Amino acid sequence: MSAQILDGKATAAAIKSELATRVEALKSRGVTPGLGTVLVGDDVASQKYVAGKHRDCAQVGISSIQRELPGTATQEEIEDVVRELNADPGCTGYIVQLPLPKGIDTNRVLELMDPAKDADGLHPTNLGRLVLGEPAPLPCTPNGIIELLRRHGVEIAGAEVVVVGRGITVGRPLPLLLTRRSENATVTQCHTGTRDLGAQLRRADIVVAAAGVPHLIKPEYVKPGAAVLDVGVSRDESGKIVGDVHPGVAEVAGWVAPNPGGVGPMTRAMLLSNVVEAAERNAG
Ligand SMILES: Nc1nc2c(c(=O)[nH]1)N[C@@H](CN(C=O)c1ccc(C(=O)N[C@@H](CCC(=O)O)C(=O)O)cc1)CN2
Repeated sequence: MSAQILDGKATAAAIKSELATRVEALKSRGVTPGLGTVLVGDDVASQKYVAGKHRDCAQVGISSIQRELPGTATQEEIEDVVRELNADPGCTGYIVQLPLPKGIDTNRVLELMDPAKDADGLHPTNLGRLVLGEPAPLPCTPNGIIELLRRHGVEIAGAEVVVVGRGITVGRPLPLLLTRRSENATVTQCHTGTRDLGAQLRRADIVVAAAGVPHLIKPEYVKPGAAVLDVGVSRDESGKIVGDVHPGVAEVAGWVAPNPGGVGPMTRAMLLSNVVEAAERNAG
């Protein structure tokens, strides 16, 4: 039997419609939320993701501020744009699209952002707040994963979750969210250095694959009925996405988040949600 689908596209559409109502309410109070993006270089995937973020903004009534710099931009030039957005009253929140070109100190750029405008929840202050259990904007992909599971009725509390990956946007922050009392999952973090990945995965009720290794998660690693979410993005020669999860997993799992169409659209919806929440907070 084939797994049920964790439909990120449909779920994100529902969330966007809820957000559009909240944006209308803000506008009736004279507040228009604004999302800024900083895109450096000409990476085609990054250009596509940023364009998608601005399309989403238009759909829900959030205004867009786009800053683009060439791949040759210096650290100082990027930091100047960050300072400019920190000071821009029309910008409720913004993101710096990752990865930045080689040679740029990403952490220095992220640290320069005003944490109150950090729409990605990746500023060290906000990640620290998350560790301390204080309110903070939540990283978009981890938050999107939890929302996707919740809205499909997949039980998180008490679940054994295996996260595969240790990147800044998914692997590192996701266990922080899942082990909060509100989620109450038990999390094992694996990565490409894990000795026996199959042994770890076979215990998991929920698997999140974010290692960026094509088809790393094989059907024989998956417990029957488990929820498996594919966040890995590699590309074949034609530019088509190849995820971390082998297609055969759908025959064993109870739920799968496809890739594309699963977690990606949820990442974008959660970004909008962070901007609307910041605007509501600022409006008092
Ligand atoms: N500043 C950030 N940079 C990056 C993040 C992030 O959360 N903040 N995450 C990824 C890229 N990303 C958002 O920026 C992102 C990736 C994928 C999608 C998405 O909707 N994907 C579609 C497929 C699109 C395609 O065909 O290529 C899907 O999954 O259906 C949205 C956002 C790294 N950088």
